[in-house]
Amino acid sequence: MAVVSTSLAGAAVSSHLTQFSGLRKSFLKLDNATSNSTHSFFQNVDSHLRLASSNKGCRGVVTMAGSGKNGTKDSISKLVSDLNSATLESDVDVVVAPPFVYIDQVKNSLTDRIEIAAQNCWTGKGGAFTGEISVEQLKDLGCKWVVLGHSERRHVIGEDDQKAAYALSEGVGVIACIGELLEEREAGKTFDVCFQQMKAYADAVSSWDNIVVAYEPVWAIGTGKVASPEQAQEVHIAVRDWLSKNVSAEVASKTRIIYGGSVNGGNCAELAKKEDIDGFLVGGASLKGPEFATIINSVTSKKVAA
Ligand SMILES: O=C(CO)COP(=O)(O)O
Repeated sequence: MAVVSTSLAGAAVSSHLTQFSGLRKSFLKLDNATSNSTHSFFQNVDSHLRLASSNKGCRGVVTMAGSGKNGTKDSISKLVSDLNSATLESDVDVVVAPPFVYIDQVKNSLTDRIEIAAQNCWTGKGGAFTGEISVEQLKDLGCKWVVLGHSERRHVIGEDDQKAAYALSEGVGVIACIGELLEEREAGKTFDVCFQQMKAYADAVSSWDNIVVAYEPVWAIGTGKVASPEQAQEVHIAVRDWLSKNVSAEVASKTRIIYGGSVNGGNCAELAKKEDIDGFLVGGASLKGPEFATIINSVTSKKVAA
């Protein structure tokens, strides 16, 4: 799910897409049953093993509802209505992340097929803090996920990544955002920045079972400048490799890594074809009903494998 501040965060989450990408693609190959090379055979076996061991056997999409920052009761009602009437591929996990004040509205009107995320939470244990929303309150509202580390909270509000462990300990999944600023990319520091942000999560959590990593290059968020499929894939595979070296090969294989930043109905298909892009975190395009459904359905294993 993509998480956002003001509007619904409509998130379609592809869970554990890494594995999922491979998984989805492998499924197609196996289903076609036409490959006769030993190489293809073992690729398929590997993919199936990864799928079987993944935390969730599907890809995911997260939406900061209605472009999280600008949602209103009306725009969120439209998003909910569009999603309720859309035909969504069954192998794509979809999560919507509305602003706090609209969570109840969404929870009470959105189909149960889609889960709800919050765009932030209070980090402290033991309940509420004046003016903040606790993990316990999110659970009370029916939130299954929370978006943490969004670039706007990092760079505008100055937050760090320390909330993840507590949310996870309370059974709330974390959409863990990472991503570099434009000046960091131009200085050749993209990997350093992303790895540092990954390390902060890794140092704080004891399990990656309920985490989806969202790579969002800050320069691509809400700008219309989407990362090319090659640029995104380069970071996604590097992050997966980082997980393999610093956490475990199993976690690297199972963890879904979704991309966020100016994803729309026109660019989602090419991005979704990349092996390590397991889904999307979507802002603005989630307000455009049919287009958001196109984005969600673009990560199905069927299309990715086609
Ligand atoms: O992160 C995002 C929203 O918070 C992505 O937004 P856009 O899809 O509008 O770029």
